Amino acid sequence: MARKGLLLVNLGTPDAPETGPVRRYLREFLSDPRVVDIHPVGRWFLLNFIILPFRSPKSAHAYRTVWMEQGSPLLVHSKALTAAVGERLSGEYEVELAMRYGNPSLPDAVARLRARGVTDFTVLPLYPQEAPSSSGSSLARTYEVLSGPWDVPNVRAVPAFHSHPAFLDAFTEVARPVISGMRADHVLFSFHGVPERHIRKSDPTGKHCLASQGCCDALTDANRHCYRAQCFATARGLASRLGLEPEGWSVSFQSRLGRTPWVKPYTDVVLPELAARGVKRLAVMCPAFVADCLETVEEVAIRGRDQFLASGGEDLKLVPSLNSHPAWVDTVVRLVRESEAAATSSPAAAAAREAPGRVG
Ligand SMILES: C=CC1=C(C)c2cc3[nH]c(cc4nc(cc5[nH]c(cc1n2)c(C)c5CCC(=O)O)C(CCC(=O)O)=C4C)c(C)c3C=C
Ligand SMILES: [Fe+2]
Ligand SMILES: [Fe+2]
Repeated sequence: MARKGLLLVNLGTPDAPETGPVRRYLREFLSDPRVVDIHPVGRWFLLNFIILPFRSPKSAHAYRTVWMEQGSPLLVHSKALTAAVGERLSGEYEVELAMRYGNPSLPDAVARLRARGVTDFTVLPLYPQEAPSSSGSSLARTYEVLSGPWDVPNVRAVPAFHSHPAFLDAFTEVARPVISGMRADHVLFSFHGVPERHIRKSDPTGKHCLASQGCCDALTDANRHCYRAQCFATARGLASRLGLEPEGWSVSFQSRLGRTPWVKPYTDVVLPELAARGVKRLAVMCPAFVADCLETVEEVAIRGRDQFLASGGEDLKLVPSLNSHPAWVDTVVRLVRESEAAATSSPAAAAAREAPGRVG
């Protein structure tokens, strides 16, 4: 009987908050052509002469402000989630965490599952919305690793869960006490940004995304796989569950890198604008992240807060991420079971079950 394995894949983080380890992590991350999609020679120059020398010490300093006793927040929370999901799926799935960049590496995690006899893999990229630079790259690398040996295993990927009711309910459960506790007068949904070029390149019609003001206002056949449209879909789902009035919430995009245009509006532009509009108590949710990390704790809860207060705001609170909240653990288990049910109920799976055993 096939043994089933579940790979939870997140982005990755440095091994230590020091310039050397951060430089190694950034080199692997930003050498990925799905992240920095320019000519390889240009990427090499940009990386070695601009990004790595200047960004590594700066980012190392930022990491030091959020580092936990047990390590980087992204890793600590992802490990806790993996342990909780592993317990819930014990006897059904062998569960491992892998990082697209850094450790635990994808090859090591796959090797550990194979050593336990796993021949049937489910991959769950831990990003609610799909982007070529996050889930796209994670899946591509997972397929590459899994297809290395001659006996290529069965692989199933859990689709993006940006509008899944269980994901939205779990984030709502985490957010509600924070929003009411601080009596927030506005909720900002701040998503990780991507270059606009990536949005255009992943538009199969070549003419929908970013072509008009309201192109992400609803998910349609034309933009179903558009990262920005999926972010807006998540924000609408959360705002409606939280009972927010239309003027009581907005969307922005953070963490941009480089000089090319990224998806707008930018979080560091929106924060002072909200303060100028009279918003005093701001709750910020970062629903592109399922674990707290540098981008939520340092960029939003520390730097974003300073910026908002300096612009006239009175309070800014980051809604914690899902981390290993029980409702999120339930959601992950549900996503895995639903993906298995969808696969095993397909006509192809039924035919495979009924086919006579292989000879030879
Ligand atoms: C949520 C999904 C993510 C997308 C999409 C994404 C795209 C993307 N990111 C960069 C550059 C950087 N991102 C960095 C950190 C980082 N990014 C994500 C997630 C997505 N990135 C996470 C979860 C993290 C946090 C990692 C952690 O250790 O806590 C960084 C490193 C930190 C820094 O120096 O600021 C960079 C750089 C690009 C260029 C990009 C799309 C093209
Ligand atoms: Fe990023
Ligand atoms: Fe789009």
